[in-house]
Amino acid sequence: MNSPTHRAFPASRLRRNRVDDFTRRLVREHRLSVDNLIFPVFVLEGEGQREAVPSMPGVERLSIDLLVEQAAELVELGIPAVALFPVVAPEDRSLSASAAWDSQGLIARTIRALKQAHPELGVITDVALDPYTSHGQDGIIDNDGYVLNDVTVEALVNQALCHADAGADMVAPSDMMDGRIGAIRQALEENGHINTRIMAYSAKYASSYYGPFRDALGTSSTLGKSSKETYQMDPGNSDEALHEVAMDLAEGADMVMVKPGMPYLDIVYRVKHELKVPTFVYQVSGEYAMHMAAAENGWLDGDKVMMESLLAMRRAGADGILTYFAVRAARILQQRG
Ligand SMILES: NCC(=O)CCC(=O)O
Ligand SMILES: [Mg+2]
Repeated sequence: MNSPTHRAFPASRLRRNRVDDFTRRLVREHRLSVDNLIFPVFVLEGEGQREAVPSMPGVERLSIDLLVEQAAELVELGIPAVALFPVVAPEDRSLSASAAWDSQGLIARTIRALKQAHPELGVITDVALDPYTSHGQDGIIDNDGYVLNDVTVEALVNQALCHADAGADMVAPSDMMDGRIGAIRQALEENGHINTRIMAYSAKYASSYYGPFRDALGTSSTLGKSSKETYQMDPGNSDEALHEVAMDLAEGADMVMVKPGMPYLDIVYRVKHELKVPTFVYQVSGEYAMHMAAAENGWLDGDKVMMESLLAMRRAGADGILTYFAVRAARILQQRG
């Protein structure tokens, strides 16, 4: 095929294919579908509980009963899956994070309630200790506050098995400990959970875009000024992301993820095009908050920038997107038919 530069004007006028809607639709290279959307949700103890998250306008923490109600709408819209995040009461947080693998704990009960009410809705669980530690780090720390890798991995295995036993379809380790995918995969195999999928947060960066998520979980205050730079990736690195992804695949990940989204679409592109595996991206809380803040000020058209940001992730190569906009985007897609 001739390279595009050989198609000279006026034989080629690229504006011809942009002249009307039907032509633009015919030549459009990338699309967003409801099939690409995963909805992250925050779950609370209690009944009939609904709490707004001030730094994430439109996002609510819900108790299990209200989440099950909302799940009916997700199914109706055709959203494939939810990703669960627990709001853990301060008294249930500890240095050992042992509430993370309580078979009667909040997440185990949420999984069972959702799978019973809506078996067709995929349930993805977060495997990480940060909601459960008294200090908000994603692992068990030594006396200097350093997050211990191998001890933490043992805890993550307990947590992943707890979720799989409760019926989770997919576990998503988001902590960035080395070797956790292999350890979790082996434990799942040994315990008969051969079809439990692992979506690995493989290239998760030590980003400042996670702030509103920590507000939602109530870990902002416990974490304070301490960072996660000893385990999450350095924003300056790109090759290292491919190394992380390759290791997680070798250890048994079924799908991989890059996080955050919009500032890291070069990473999404490289992962998808170099490794050619199911690749996901997380449009994180800070991205959501920026869009909402600008829209609420009338500085941007909220619906339009939302759809554009999600399409950009598809164009970069993401097969799916975890986004707090999932319901709003799905409604727009449904209207378009
Ligand atoms: N493990 C999940 C997250 O850290 C989410 C971050 C965000 O939405 O900002
Ligand atoms: Mg890794």
